[in-house]
Amino acid sequence: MADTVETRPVLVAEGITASIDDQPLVVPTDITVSAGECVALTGPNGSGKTTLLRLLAGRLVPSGGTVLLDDEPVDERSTHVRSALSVLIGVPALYPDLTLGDHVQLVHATWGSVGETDLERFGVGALRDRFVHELSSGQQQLFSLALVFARPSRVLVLDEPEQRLDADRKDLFAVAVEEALADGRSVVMACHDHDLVARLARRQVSL
Ligand SMILES: Nc1ncnc2c1ncn2[C@@H]1O[C@H](COP(=O)(O)OP(=O)(O)OP(=O)(O)O)[C@@H](O)[C@H]1O
Repeated sequence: MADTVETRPVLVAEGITASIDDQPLVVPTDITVSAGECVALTGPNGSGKTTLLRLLAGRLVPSGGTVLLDDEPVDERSTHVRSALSVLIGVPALYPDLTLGDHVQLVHATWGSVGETDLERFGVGALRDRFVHELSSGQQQLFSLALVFARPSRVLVLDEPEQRLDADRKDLFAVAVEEALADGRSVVMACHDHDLVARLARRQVSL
């Protein structure tokens, strides 16, 4: 049977491993992320979730196995990969001395369009004229998420998106994911919040 849009695999990893100095960082893992679905990576601290996300985003070259985006090997230097994947891993790439509005303009200049409603969706629309260094850590996380969602992309790769968010702000995030999935985008995320995983993830990869 032909894949429907809903079930079409977008990002597929088979047997991927990573190692440093011959020390394995993750066990061999298979992951398939299809259009319109959320896959959650779960597991204790140090189990390899961030490492797997970095492999999926092409930021780390696997020591074994393959990662394919639309049947092509993932490499973050590829234009195809960079335009398809919107990635939030590690410290948010924000400029402390630029305003939120400046960042939106940068996204627009880089990607040609920007989802203007995403700042409102994440509750930071009224902060447009503030500098990043004036935001709380939770507000910085919300703004980083807003930019990741606002950028045109098909797959969102998110490492602990729930970090530093209160319960109401986690709900804003969950609604944004649900709307992204309904639009046919995909989400792969490492997450320590069991309620969010139960609400959003069609599949879970436990490490
Ligand atoms: N650059 C690195 N150099 C050496 N070891 C690393 C490096 N990055 C990660 N590791 C190791 O790889 C393992 C997996 O780390 P990773 O950050 O992927 O875990 P995680 O599941 O995301 O953890 P957490 O839930 O705490 O964020 C850990 O043992 C960690 O110490």
